[in-house]
Amino acid sequence: MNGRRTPIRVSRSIFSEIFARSHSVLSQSTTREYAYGLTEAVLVSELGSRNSPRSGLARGMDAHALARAPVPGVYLLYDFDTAAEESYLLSRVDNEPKTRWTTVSDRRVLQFGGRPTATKHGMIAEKIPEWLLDAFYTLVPIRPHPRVREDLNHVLVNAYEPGRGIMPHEDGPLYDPAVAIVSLGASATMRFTPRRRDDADADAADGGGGRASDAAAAFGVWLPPRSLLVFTGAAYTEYLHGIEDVAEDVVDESVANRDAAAKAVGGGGGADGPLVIPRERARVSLTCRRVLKTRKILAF
Ligand SMILES: O=C(O)CCC(=O)C(=O)O
Ligand SMILES: [Fe+2]
Repeated sequence: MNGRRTPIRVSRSIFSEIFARSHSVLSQSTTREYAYGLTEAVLVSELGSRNSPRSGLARGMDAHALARAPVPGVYLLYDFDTAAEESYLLSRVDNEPKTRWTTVSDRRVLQFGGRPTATKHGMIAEKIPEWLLDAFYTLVPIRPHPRVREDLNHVLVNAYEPGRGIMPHEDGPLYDPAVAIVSLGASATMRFTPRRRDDADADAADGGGGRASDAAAAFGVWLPPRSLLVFTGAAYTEYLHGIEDVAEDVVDESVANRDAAAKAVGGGGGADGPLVIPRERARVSLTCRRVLKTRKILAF
């Protein structure tokens, strides 16, 4: 479009794929598909622009590490998606058949890739739809962790109305200990709280005291729309993560990217004052992971 594109090296050419698909989609006649085609055409023009944050991803994740988090391995990429991609993904999610959604404690959930299971045969792997693979493959060049790459095989979509969140939890051993979460719609603050050793697999050898993880501090990460959060290492294994059931987030000093949040929303409350950020619309997140144990079933 404008000769300013900076090529991004990916193991599969998302450009040619998106191009091919948008052309074929554009040639179809239904209005909805046509709208998608247009959005995809916009994506094609935006994906490679020099200002795209993705052009910086190849430099590695270090630049995106949240230095103020008390543990390493927490990364946040602002404007990972463009506004066009965001609305494209939201409309795709929105158009998934009602019957595919489930409701879990007031949030709506959609799974792609299969249903992770602890049974010995593992998850029956299901095809991830093409429209989502595009979002997926944009993660490939990042390689924030050796395991967040082509072999991502699961996406959990969570849709939260304003005021809704997710209880503190750990993602657990069914997945590789690295997760990439794309946020769409409203912002929210994710809170990381140290897992108490005696919460899970309590080990008498611990003696009930001197637990390393208890020494670690809780922290938060403010997740603006279109951002990508990656966490791995101790943040995955030693912390619970959750989002409070609140209609507005109080972003205080415990939030590792408070300064960026203040900048993004116009500074409210001064440098050190409380920053209150309302969740003005629904938030949809795409949680991308790799389920460790999978099997295929033959389809005829
Ligand atoms: O919505 C989010 O950002 C978090 C989702 C999450 O932690 C999960 O589904 O395990
Ligand atoms: Fe989670």
